[in-house]
Parts: sequence; C-alpha cells; structure tokens
Amino acid sequence: MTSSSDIAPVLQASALTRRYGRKTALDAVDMSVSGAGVLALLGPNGAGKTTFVQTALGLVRPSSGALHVFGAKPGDRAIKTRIGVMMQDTDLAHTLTGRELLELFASYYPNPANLDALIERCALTDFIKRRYGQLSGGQKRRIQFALSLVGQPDLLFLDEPTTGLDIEARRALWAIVRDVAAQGTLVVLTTHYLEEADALADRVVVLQSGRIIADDTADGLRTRMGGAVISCVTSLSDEALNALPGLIAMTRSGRKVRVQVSDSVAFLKALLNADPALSDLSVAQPTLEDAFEALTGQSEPEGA
Ligand SMILES: Nc1ncnc2c1ncn2[C@@H]1O[C@H](COP(=O)(O)OP(=O)(O)OP(=O)(O)O)[C@@H](O)[C@H]1O
Repeated sequence: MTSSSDIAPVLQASALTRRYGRKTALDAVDMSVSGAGVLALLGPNGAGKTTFVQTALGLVRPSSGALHVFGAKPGDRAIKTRIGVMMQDTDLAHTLTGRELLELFASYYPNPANLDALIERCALTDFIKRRYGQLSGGQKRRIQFALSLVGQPDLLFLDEPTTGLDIEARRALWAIVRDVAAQGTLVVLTTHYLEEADALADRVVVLQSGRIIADDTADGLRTRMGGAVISCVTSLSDEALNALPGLIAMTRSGRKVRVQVSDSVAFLKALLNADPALSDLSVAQPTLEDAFEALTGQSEPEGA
C-alpha cells in the first residue's frame, strides 16, 4: 500500500468535512490510499471512523471537501459492484438460510465468487443450511463476512469484523483478510482490538475528533513513540515518579506502576536511586496500545 499513485487512488479524501449540527464528525481530512493492503482506522468513540466509512459508501454526504472512491463519487453505480461491506449493525432476512443469502448477494455482482469455495474458505459448512435467524451471534458475523466477499471486491470495508468471534474464528478471519489483501484488495478495517490492527494493518490511521492525528505503519507508530515501558512495584508517589526524567505517561494500580518513558536508562537510574526497595521490575518495547494511548490520551479505542 502506498499513500499516492499515478492512477486514481482507491480512496482520496480532500479537506473532507462532515458536520452534524454543531458537531464536526470529520474535520478537513486529507488522505490518499492506493493499491492493495490493509488500512486500519483507529480512534476513540466519536472520532469519525464510521462517518468516514459511511461517506465512502455514499450513505453520508460531505458538508464540504470531497471523497473519491476509485476516482468516482461515492455511491456511483459503476463502483458499487467493486466494493464489499461488513458493517456493525447488519439486518438480514432471518428466514433465509446462509446459502440463500449468499446466492441473493451473488446475484448483485457481475463476477461473484464460487459459493462452494467461499463457504469452505470461511468454514461455514456446518451451519450454511440453517436459517440466519437461528444462528448464534458469532455464526451470523461469519455469514456477514462471507457476504462481504461474495462480489470479489477490490475495496472491502470491515467494521469491527471480529466482535463476538471466538479466538479460533478470529484467527481464521485474519488469515482470509491477509489473503484477500495479498490478492489485490484494499481492506479498510475499523477495530476495537489494537492487536488486530497490529496483526493485519500495513497502514494505521488514527482519528480523533474528526482529524487525523497519526498516519503510519504500526511499527512506525511504536518507533515514533520511542523509549520503553517500565513496570514495577514501588512505594513512590505519583509526584515523585513524575519528577523522574523522561516520563511520558503513567498508570497505577495500588503500588503496581506502569510508565512510558523516553529514555529507559536515565529513568531507571533515577528510579532505582529514588526507591532502592523497588521490586518486580520489567522493561519492554512499547506496544501499539501504548502508542495509541500516548497519541490520544485514551487506553483503548472505541471504549472496547
Ligand atoms: N447521524 C448523526 N447525527 C448526529 N451526530 C452524528 C451522527 N452520526 C455521527 N454523529 C456524531 O459524529 C461524531 C463521529 O461519529 P462516528 O460514529 O463517525 O464516530 P466513530 O469513530 O465511528 O465512533 P464509535 O467508535 O463510537 O463507533 C460523533 O460525535 C457522533 O455523535
């Protein structure tokens, strides 16, 4: 995935702004996404992720600025059949079986996937003949995921795709997402799980209050944060810890403290000096979650 291209980008946002009354859901967003891969959209509740996806699908109109999809206006008939979608709130006919739903969706697309192969690929065989309304939440999500793939899309929006899935089903979905992206699809993923973004995303865009506050690879975000994460049990107060050199952020549970620091050596020297009785010390690389926390001031996106 690259951020620019000679031909029309898959997604091109130019000063994209969407207001709801006085609320600005998207605030002059500029973004260009070309080629295949996985783009993760992260951000706390109300950051504008869903509004962005809805705008790309032509369900919501920009208040100003523009968003182009394959160089066309969102919702354009010519591009609709190139897009697959799995949203959070999906209402499907409860009386149809999974197989009937797949057949129905396949009829919308000029070049649908082979349904038997898709059913096998998504491991739906055990429940594909049952009515959708009788399926468990996780089974419904898996049918919805298969439906998003029916048209063999060039652009695939996955909104919280693994919510409600067990670990095995989540890993299986990840493998298919990687596969689909490797075969040429741009996957736009919004997720509660930073682990998921870390596992899948080539590029991570962090939104906050409708603005892009970071646009990088997961590794890039971690590296940009730099430093280390130190955990220990200490009797030092917050004030005493705050006075140590290079502290970026701190969380505490009783005497157990976890700090992000810019220079681990300088911090550790000062810490051990200040509290010789310190115990349970560990030093680790920052995770994507640490980077997210440092960027947004929140520990998890979307109140996960
Ligand atoms: N139809 C609407 N009417 C009024 N305000 C809206 C509407 N849709 C979204 N908003 C507001 O726009 C802002 C962005 O919402 P959006 O749903 O895009 O955020 P999000 O990042 O997807 O959040 P979440 O993680 O909670 O799903 C929020 O403040 C939300 O309340």
